[in-house]
Amino acid sequence: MKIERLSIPDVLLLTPLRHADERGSFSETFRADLLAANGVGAAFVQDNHVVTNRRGVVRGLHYQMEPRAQGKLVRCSRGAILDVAVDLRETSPTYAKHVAVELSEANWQQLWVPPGFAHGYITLDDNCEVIYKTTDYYSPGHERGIAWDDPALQIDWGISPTKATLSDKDRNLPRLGELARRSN
Ligand SMILES: Cc1cn([C@H]2C[C@H](O)[C@@H](COP(=O)(O)OP(=O)(O)O[C@H]3O[C@@H](C)C(=O)[C@@H](O)[C@H]3O)O2)c(=O)[nH]c1=O
Repeated sequence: MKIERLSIPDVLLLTPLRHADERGSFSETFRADLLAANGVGAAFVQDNHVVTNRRGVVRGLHYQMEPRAQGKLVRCSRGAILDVAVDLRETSPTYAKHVAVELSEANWQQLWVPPGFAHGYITLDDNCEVIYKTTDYYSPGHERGIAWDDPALQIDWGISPTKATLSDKDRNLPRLGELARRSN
């Protein structure tokens, strides 16, 4: 498995090896030891499998507050997504910056989104399946979000805001600036 640091160095891109033969392929998709060697020691406690029917659906940007912050190891097992991680760690030199990576059935890559980041994605195909592991359990009381199209974040989702499909919850999320003002 190849593991690379991205422009925000705590965000990792993982490319598992695929051993192909006449039957198909075999791949190790999760190795605790290789993640630990790259500074990710947290244990994973929950797996999620998400099906999205249509392209152009945005889920995010989501995070859970401390003490229930989640790290996420994300992959796309069917179709393709643009996966986005936004640094919300207030003392970080890359605060409010983001990483955006295409994860797909074809490239077989995974993104490690550390705790302290907001996470979201847009489906680039119909019938996408996303599978991710998390380092803490779902806790609705700690769930928070930021508007996916907040101009301050400068995320290029590759779609006009009027064409994206979002849940009611995600359509009404605050911008980062509003969050910062609320916590002052
Ligand atoms: C996230 C989550 C949701 N649910 C339930 C709540 C709700 O009834 C239904 C759908 O939830 P949501 O609309 O929040 O699903 P979704 O918009 O896909 O939320 C997810 O988005 C991505 C980007 C993330 O990073 C995740 O952490 C999570 O926030 O599933 C769980 O039971 N367990 C979970 O861990």
